[in-house]
Amino acid sequence: MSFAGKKAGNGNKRRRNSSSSQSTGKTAEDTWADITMNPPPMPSSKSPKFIANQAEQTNPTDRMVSANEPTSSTNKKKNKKKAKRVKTSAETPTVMKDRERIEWEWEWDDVSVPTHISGADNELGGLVSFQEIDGVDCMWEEDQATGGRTLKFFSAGKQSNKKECKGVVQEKQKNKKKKKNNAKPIITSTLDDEEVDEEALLEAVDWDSFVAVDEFSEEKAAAGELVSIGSRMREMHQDEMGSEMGSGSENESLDDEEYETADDTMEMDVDISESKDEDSNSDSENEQDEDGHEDEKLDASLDVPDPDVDVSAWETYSIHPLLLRALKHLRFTSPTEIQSKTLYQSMNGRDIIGAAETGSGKTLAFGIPMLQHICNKDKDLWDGPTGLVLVPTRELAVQVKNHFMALTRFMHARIAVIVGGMSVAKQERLLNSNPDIIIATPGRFWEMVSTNDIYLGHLQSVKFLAVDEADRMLQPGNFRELSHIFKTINKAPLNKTMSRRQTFVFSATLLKDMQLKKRHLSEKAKKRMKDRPEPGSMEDLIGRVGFHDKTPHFVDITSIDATAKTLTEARIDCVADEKDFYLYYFLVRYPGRTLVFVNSIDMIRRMLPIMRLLNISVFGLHAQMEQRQRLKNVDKFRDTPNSVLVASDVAARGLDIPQVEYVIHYQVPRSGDLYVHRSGRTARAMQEGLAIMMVSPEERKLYYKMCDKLGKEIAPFPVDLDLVGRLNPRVKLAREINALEHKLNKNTHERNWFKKHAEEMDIELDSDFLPSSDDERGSEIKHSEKVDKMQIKSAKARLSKLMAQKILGRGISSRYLSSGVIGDLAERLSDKSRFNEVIPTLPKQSALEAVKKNKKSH
Ligand SMILES: Nc1ncnc2c1ncn2[C@@H]1O[C@H](COP(=O)(O)OP(=O)(O)OP(=O)(O)O)[C@@H](O)[C@H]1O
Repeated sequence: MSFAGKKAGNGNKRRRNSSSSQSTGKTAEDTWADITMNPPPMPSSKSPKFIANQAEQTNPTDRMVSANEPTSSTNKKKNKKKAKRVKTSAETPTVMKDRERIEWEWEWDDVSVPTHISGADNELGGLVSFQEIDGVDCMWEEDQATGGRTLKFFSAGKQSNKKECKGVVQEKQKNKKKKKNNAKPIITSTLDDEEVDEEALLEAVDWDSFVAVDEFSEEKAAAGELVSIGSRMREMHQDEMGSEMGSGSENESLDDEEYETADDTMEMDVDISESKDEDSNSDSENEQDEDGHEDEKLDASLDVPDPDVDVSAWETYSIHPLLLRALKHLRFTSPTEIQSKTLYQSMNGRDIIGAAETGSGKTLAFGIPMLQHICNKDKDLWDGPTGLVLVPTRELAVQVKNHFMALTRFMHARIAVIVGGMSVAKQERLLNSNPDIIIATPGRFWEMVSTNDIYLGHLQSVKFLAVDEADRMLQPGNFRELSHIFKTINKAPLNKTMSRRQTFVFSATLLKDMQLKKRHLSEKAKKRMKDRPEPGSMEDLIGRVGFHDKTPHFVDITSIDATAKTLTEARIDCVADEKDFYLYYFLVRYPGRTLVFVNSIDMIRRMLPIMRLLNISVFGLHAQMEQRQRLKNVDKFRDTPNSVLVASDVAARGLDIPQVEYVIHYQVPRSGDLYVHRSGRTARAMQEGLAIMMVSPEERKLYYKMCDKLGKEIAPFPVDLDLVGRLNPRVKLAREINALEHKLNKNTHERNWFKKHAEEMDIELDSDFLPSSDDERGSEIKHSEKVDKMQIKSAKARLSKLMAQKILGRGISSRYLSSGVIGDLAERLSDKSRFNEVIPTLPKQSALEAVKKNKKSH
């Protein structure tokens, strides 16, 4: 049987079964790829195409653009991982059998794809994706005959599969023309394991060309829009090599999982709690000695906490040694204020209502008592989930899970995350796997629990209930389900082993809200409120949650303005249309991990392409994004130094990203609470941070109202207007390009829309709607599009020229490096560690320093 690929669009569509198209040899006109295989006879319904598709459907995350594949040693591990996943996924026995047949029974012949054949280069993404089939490998080789490069597929027969190919398959999508003419294989392959020099291999890989697979598109590649994830992959690969040399297979699965986060963060974020638990479960089971002393054994596989880290400050709370050890490992030397003010009481069974500013460590304040209970209980006895944590958003659920996971490093606890937007079947599996802690959003959790008596039973045996970000739970989308959950949980006859359930309610603005509300009420209303709280209010929530303590331990450590003490605030006054200029100035002058908040999704869509044109590593986050993409973007933002996340208020609350240096309110937030929560994404965990608000004349009213509510005015941020002016042309040009591209895309989109719907309705459209290239209007449109494209091209050329120029102060020229006002200009131009990369006349400085310096000088 043979496959003959024709020139076609998308990689996956490209595969053709040769029963309909015969391979005709390597002629440039009609065939660019010819792959021959000699499978044993099988019925037509089990054609390779059928099986490949089945496999893809079973596990869509396995799809890879193989041009970006790392080394085949990584492939080997990926394949192992794949195989592992295949077993756990709901794959039918037939498909598994077919997969095995592909891997083991078929004899794969090598094939060549000379890249000089027109179109072959473009199409290789699809071809290379044959690597999706386990055991099939491919690599580039110099083609003496054609002078181009050849893609070689390696046979994956039973014998050769044992000697996995160690060649590196990787392809740089940029510079296509260059590649076509004189491209060379990056690394030649060998089938002999011993001959492979792993280190040389690592050196030779052009990591910067690796891009996140699901973001890959030809258009993006051509426009240089693909964001490299190379540095991250390099690190992973280095780790992987290190672990291979070290402890070997034990670390393998971990590396694989980490490797996967580059492509598949969301799956990881939610699945890992399951899989890691399973792993750790089986690990700890294996490692337990007869007396059940697992901790000594854990030492062997997990890194030992630094002995110099002193965690004696935690000892007063009688924290279990395994948790103490995790705290030591995390280098949390002492409790934060909210932790120290609640832990003594919570460890002694008290209910807690706590309010502390964002980033103050509330999660551990309720997490430690829950995990302490798990440490102390009989491990063989599962009598329902120990803890239920209710959170308002999916992102927060994943984040709380991460905090819990970090703390369970040296113990065994199963943590299930139950949130909307994920597969119900998967979440059912998690609920069925006897979780110790459930972290859930009220909507999805209630949906699952209310229709299943077993889960209802589990709910009623929960021993710890925590409501995090309680103020946000008051929103209509959450409150109803939350009330149902409270009602059900409180119906329960309490578990025999527990005298009573413990409840925690935490928020950043909880008490402030209550106080403010009370302040604005009349005396009569206040009295009425005392007897019967306003439906859907915080008092209502607290009333329904079902505390067992008559007077829960009440802690409010929020400052008057509710922002962290380590937060510095500033504002920039400018007209709305100039905000882009000031933002770009800020990002260039003070590079750092920056979270930019805007008030609408449209604004995010407008800003992202402009910032990308200006070479800023920028990601977006908003509610209309798929959940998977949202988590992925947060992950990329977290991992890319000096990157920017442009977000709507979906990210304002609860999102814990370490080392966010700056928060910029591009538009004045609609409420004081939102300002507090947005700003709380920086200055977390006692670190310093800066929040800057951009205020246009139209927003001044809102700004003053907000200041009034927060009881403070915000000082101006020092801006160098001369530099703003010098950077403006870049921003203007980027906006111009963006507008042209938008227009072009819009027209094409509209035409395609009409065309698609006309075809669906089987009607012929008037040429006004769908002009053809034959008529006058059609050719006019074509012409105008051509002009637009040329304009875009020319503007892009001008922009890249501008971007290449350094911004120097007035009267300074880089032509005469040693004769200007700045004597060491040459040194400054080359020393990126001390001087600003774009404005080399200025030293590197943090915006926080600039504000402090400005304050001192006034
Ligand atoms: N004792 C501690 N020492 C140092 N860091 C800590 C400590 N406790 C928590 N942290 C870290 O502080 C950060 C903020 O913690 P957490 O997310 O629990 O804050 P939060 O009060 O819940 O914030 P938000 O209201 O924004 O959700 C986390 O990165 C966490 O790991």
